[in-house]
Amino acid sequence: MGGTFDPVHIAHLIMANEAYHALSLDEVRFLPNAAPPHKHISGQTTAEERCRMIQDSIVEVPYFKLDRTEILREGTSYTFDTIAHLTHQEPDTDFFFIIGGDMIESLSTWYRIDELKSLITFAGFERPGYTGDHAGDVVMIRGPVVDLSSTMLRKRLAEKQDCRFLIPEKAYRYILEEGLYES
Ligand SMILES: Nc1ncnc2c1ncn2[C@@H]1O[C@H](COP(=O)(O)OP(=O)(O)OP(=O)(O)O)[C@@H](O)[C@H]1O
Ligand SMILES: O=C(O)c1ccc[n+]([C@@H]2O[C@H](COP(=O)([O-])O)[C@@H](O)[C@H]2O)c1
Repeated sequence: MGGTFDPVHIAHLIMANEAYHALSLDEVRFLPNAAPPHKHISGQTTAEERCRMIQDSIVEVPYFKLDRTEILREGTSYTFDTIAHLTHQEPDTDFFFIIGGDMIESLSTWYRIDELKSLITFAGFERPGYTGDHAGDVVMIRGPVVDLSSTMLRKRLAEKQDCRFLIPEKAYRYILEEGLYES
């Protein structure tokens, strides 16, 4: 599951867990990007801080893993490059790429999307406002939808609003201790 995770929030964990069960996966890897291809990064955190928040949030779940492939590669994090690397390293692994339902409509614009689709199966998780009715070859996963985004959380943190229960507890504590997203 790729993302910017700036910061990670409970909807990320819910979708990862629902996908784990629905697709009978062995594990879910969180793949924070170095630079997202289709949006600007906030610039309020370093890649290491985003990794730390993910690690703090998943540490107690044995089948959740942090994968630094994109961080180590640097530059724009095209999913094709990541998956080409992973499938080359692990030719016997079947990979799914988990995305929010909102991303399905723009999949056709992704870098080398046809080749990417030949390497993995996309799994789309419902997101408020995006039903996935036109999912095509994307496997839809239905589950509890949470109307939450990192953008909303960055705004709330900047305004010093309470974000308890929206961000996993340990990551939230880290954010407050380090004063992340304060301005
Ligand atoms: N509330 C949500 N429900 C379903 N999918 C989500 C939700 N929030 C994020 N996702 C999905 O999780 C993946 C990683 O998301 P990302 O880290 O970019 O978080 P985001 O909340 O969408 O961030 P931002 O608000 O900064 O754009 C993406 O595929 C995104 O569509
Ligand atoms: O490879 C692409 O062209 C591409 C275009 C848009 C998004 N992605 C990936 O989709 C994941 C979620 O994207 P985002 O922008 O919500 O962080 C993340 O891993 C991105 O690198 C990938």
